[in-house]
Amino acid sequence: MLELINVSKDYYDFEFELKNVSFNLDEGYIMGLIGPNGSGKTTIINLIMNVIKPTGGKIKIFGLDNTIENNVAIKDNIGFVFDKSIYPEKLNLDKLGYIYKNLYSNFDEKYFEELIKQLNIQKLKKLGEQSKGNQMKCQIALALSHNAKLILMDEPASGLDPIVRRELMKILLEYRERTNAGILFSTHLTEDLENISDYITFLDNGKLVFSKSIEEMRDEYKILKCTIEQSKSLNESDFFGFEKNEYYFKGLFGNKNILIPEDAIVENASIQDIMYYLNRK
Ligand SMILES: Nc1ncnc2c1ncn2[C@@H]1O[C@H](COP(=O)(O)OP(=O)(O)OP(=O)(O)O)[C@@H](O)[C@H]1O
Repeated sequence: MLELINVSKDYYDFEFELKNVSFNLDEGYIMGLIGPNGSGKTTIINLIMNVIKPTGGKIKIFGLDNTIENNVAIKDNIGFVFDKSIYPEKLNLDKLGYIYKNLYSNFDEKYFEELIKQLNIQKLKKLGEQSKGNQMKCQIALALSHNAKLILMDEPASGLDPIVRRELMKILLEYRERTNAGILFSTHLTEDLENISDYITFLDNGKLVFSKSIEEMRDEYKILKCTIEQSKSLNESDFFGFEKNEYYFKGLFGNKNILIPEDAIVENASIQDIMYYLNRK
């Protein structure tokens, strides 16, 4: 449903280039897009949204090339949340709902009203007079209001308190259940992804580190913890990344053939562990 094939973006500012990124997202799956600050997450979402043009490669959405000619057909089926609200501040959700109703072929007024209730937002209050978190909730209600088959969200959970974040994850799961949509969202809040994502796509400095299912990721990455004494039998180059002090050693590895010291602890790596240790290579 969404295919990125060797996508590159050069801003020609010498600092950053998105290089040959390829991954797929099928309908019915949730993918978390993760990576350190400046790794290219927003660039990818902007490329898919056609806000910026790739310098190389191809993006296909619903089997169509992501070109201006196909823009209307594609956008009708995309629900989006940008990291900053793009709507005029003097509008409110009531007016935006009306605009969406006229813009999208599958606007669902009843569900839109339900989301407004569920997210506890005010329909008549101007966006500019709402808190940052509530502005984000407004974007979320709009993104999910028109039965889009692809949902793209750039940091939708930033600025939301932990209770609302949990509610958002529940809403995304319900939305997937109702519509069988594919959902791609970027986040720094990796714990949100542990429970709901099927795939993780990890970027670092414009390069794709991996795009894997959660199961593959859990199989591949493990954490080893042991005392510094026990760690003497380890070969540090077997680890993707590690940290140690005079007492303990903790590292991320993927090679199942390493000799595990007796009494060392081996556990599944969390998404945060993977990001942290791959970044310490
Ligand atoms: N219009 C632009 N012109 C030049 N460079 C840009 C432009 N937009 C983004 N960049 C650069 O591209 C790089 C990637 O930025 P991007 O916003 O895609 O990263 P990100 O992973 O979303 O970061 P964050 O987690 O901080 O939101 C950064 O170095 C940024 O400065």
